Parts: sequence; structure tokens; C-alpha cells
Amino acid sequence: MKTLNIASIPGDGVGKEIMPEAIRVLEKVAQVHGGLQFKFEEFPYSCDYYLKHGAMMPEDGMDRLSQFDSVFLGAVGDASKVPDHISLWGLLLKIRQEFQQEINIRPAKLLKGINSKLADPKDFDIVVVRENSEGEYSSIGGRIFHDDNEIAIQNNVFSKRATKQAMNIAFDLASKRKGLVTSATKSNGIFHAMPFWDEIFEEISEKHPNIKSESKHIDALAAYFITHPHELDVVVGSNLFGDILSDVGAAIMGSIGVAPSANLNLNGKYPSMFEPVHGSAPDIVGKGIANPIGQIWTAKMLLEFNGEANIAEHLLKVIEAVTADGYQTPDLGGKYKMTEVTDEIIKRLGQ
Ligand SMILES: NC(=O)C1=CN([C@@H]2O[C@H](COP(=O)(O)OP(=O)(O)OC[C@H]3O[C@@H](n4cnc5c(N)ncnc54)[C@H](O)[C@@H]3O)[C@@H](O)[C@H]2O)C=CC1
Ligand SMILES: CC(=O)C(=O)O
Ligand SMILES: [K+]
Ligand SMILES: [Mn+2]
Repeated sequence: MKTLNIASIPGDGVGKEIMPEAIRVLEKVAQVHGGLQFKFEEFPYSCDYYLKHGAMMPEDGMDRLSQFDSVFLGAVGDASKVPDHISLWGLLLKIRQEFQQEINIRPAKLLKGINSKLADPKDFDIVVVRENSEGEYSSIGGRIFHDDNEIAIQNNVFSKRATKQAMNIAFDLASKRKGLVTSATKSNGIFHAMPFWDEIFEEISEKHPNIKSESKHIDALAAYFITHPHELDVVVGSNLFGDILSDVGAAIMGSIGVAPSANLNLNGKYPSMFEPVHGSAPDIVGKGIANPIGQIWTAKMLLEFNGEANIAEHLLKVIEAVTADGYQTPDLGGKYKMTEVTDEIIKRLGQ
């Protein structure tokens, strides 16, 4: 019997609602699999934890999480309790950076039965490869002076190593898919970092003559996601550009409530972390209508990256069969509650 030890961090808002749903699904997956079991340990790290303890996690929090095969996270952030930059840097971004989860994989493809927000979406299947450890998400800089003289300086960080790594992963992925890599740039406006990014992209492209490559400025590329999503395959972007594009990708899928993501540690020193693309959705919290599919599709990615590709594919097929038959939450225009969608997935997993 293979055991996967999973640290679950529901976090804030709808994170606390959808996490139990995805765990119910994973327990069922294990039962159907027969040779797999999960050991979950829940960690209460969140904005509520911060209000009690003055930090998003205890001193030994990272040590404890490092003992697990993977971290499974819901969402972080409740600005009514803790400013977002404190809560995200104290938990989500802390884990991504300290566990060297330098790559964030974010698929965007249409599931059967789900209406895209586009009138004619055609059949798109995109993977955003987001550099996940540096770029615009850096804590380097500071603030100086007061009142109207106040100045904020924010330094972006682009290393050749991490940039190359993200691009190499994008090309590898494209070689197993449609064979196209699109780079998100902004070298017409960002004077140093983006020409650097483009040069490295050029260099990596030349090493992969069989893969088509193109660069698009982030503004035009964001529009292209809306107008020509079916022409994209793998899209590689910096931390901020990848973040934005993956929300656009989620919107054209129908709702950010379905979008999954994997924060990958590639050197094997620390666990990877799996979390949906969306945040804590304070506007719908407590209503029982959060879409559980983002977290459940994320569970599929957790299975895939823990060596269980077959059952992972089966889970995605079941999710798609359920959406195809109209079991959808209100964000997708459906009338079903969160638990009803999960129940249907679990029922069909057993069939
Ligand atoms: N990775 C993470 O944990 C992230 C955390 N956040 C945090 O979440 C909080 C809210 O941020 P927002 O910018 O509003 O982004 P958000 O993703 O939480 O919500 C944006 C919109 O999508 C909807 N939505 C999100 N998840 C949904 C789901 N599962 N089912 C149905 N609808 C869903 C929300 O109702 C809202 O209308 C903030 O504190 C923010 O910092 C935001 C993005 C990512
Ligand atoms: C923070 C955030 O929005 C993200 O990582 O997607
Ligand atoms: K999340
Ligand atoms: Mn985001």
C-alpha cells in the first residue's frame, strides 16, 4: 500500500469550505485505486491564526510542513482581519519561496458542459508556466519619507537560472503537446528585466529547433487569450505576468472557481504545493456555493505529480462527466450547491 502524507492548509474564506470537499474526493480516489492511501494532517495557518498568535504560522511551521510528501492548500487572505501583503507573504509566498517551488503550472482548458465567458471559445487547451519564486514578487525595496513626499521603491528580481528553468520547462511541456511556446514579455516598457528575459528566451528557443516559439507583449497577449485562445499551447511568463494570465485563462474557462495549479519544487528538497488559482472569495463565503472543482482538479494535479497519473486522468474525466451533465455551481450559471457537485463526483468515481 502506497501512502501519501499530505499537509492540508485550508486557509481562509472559501478555502475552508472547498478543502473538505477535495479531501472527500481524494479518500474516494484512494478507495477506488485500492493500492493508495492518504494520511492528511490539517494545519490551521490562516488570518484567524494570525489574530490569535501574531503570525500566519508558528516558528517551526515550515519544518513541520517539510516532513510531508505534498502541501495541499485552499486560499489565503482575509483583508478584514489582516492586510493581504502580510497574510500572503506570511504563508502562501513564504511556502513558495522557502520550499523553492520555482515553477507554477496552471492549465486552462474548457471542460465539457461549461460555458466559457467567450461567445465562441473554440477548443482551447493552454498551460501557463509561471516563474514562481522571483520576478515582480520580491520583497526588495522600501518606503521613505512621509506624507506627500513619500516614495516606494520595488525591485524586480530576474535571475538567469530561474528564468532559464521556467523556459526549459515550457519547452519540455510543449514537446509533449502541440509544440508551441509563447513568451509573455514587455520589453518595450520594462527597460532591463524584459530585454534580459527576451534574450534568454531566444537562447532557449534556438536549443529547441523543433518547437515553435513566439514572444508577445503582455498587454497584447492578455487580449490574445480572449480573441485566439485556441492558437496557444504553452505560455511562459514571469511571476506577475503568469499570475494575471492564469486568471484570464480561468475566466475563459468559465470561472476562476475551476482553475487548478501546482507549485513545483524541482530539486526534491522540499514538498510541492497544490492549490487552486483562486483566492478566498470573501464575497461568497458561507453561502455553500463555492465551486469545488478548482480544488478537486488541483487534487488531480497532486495525484499526477505524486506518480499517480492514471487515476489522476480518471478523476479529471469524472469531473468533466459531471460538468457535462450540468452539475454546476452558480459561478458557472448552475443551480447546484458546492456539496452536490462534490457528491456527484464521488458517486461517479465509485461506478
Ligand atoms: N493563492 C491564493 O491563495 C490567493 C489569494 N488571494 C486572496 O484572496 C482574497 C480575495 O481576492 P480576490 O482578488 O477577490 O480573488 P478571488 O479569487 O478570491 O475572487 C475573485 C472572484 O472569483 C470568485 N471566486 C473565487 N473562487 C471561487 C470559487 N471557488 N467558486 C466560485 N467563485 C469563486 C469570487 O467570488 C470573486 O468574485 C484576497 O485576500 C487575496 O489576497 C487572491 C488570489 C490568490
Ligand atoms: C497571489 C496570487 O494571486 C496568485 O498566486 O495567484
Ligand atoms: K489558492
Ligand atoms: Mn492570482
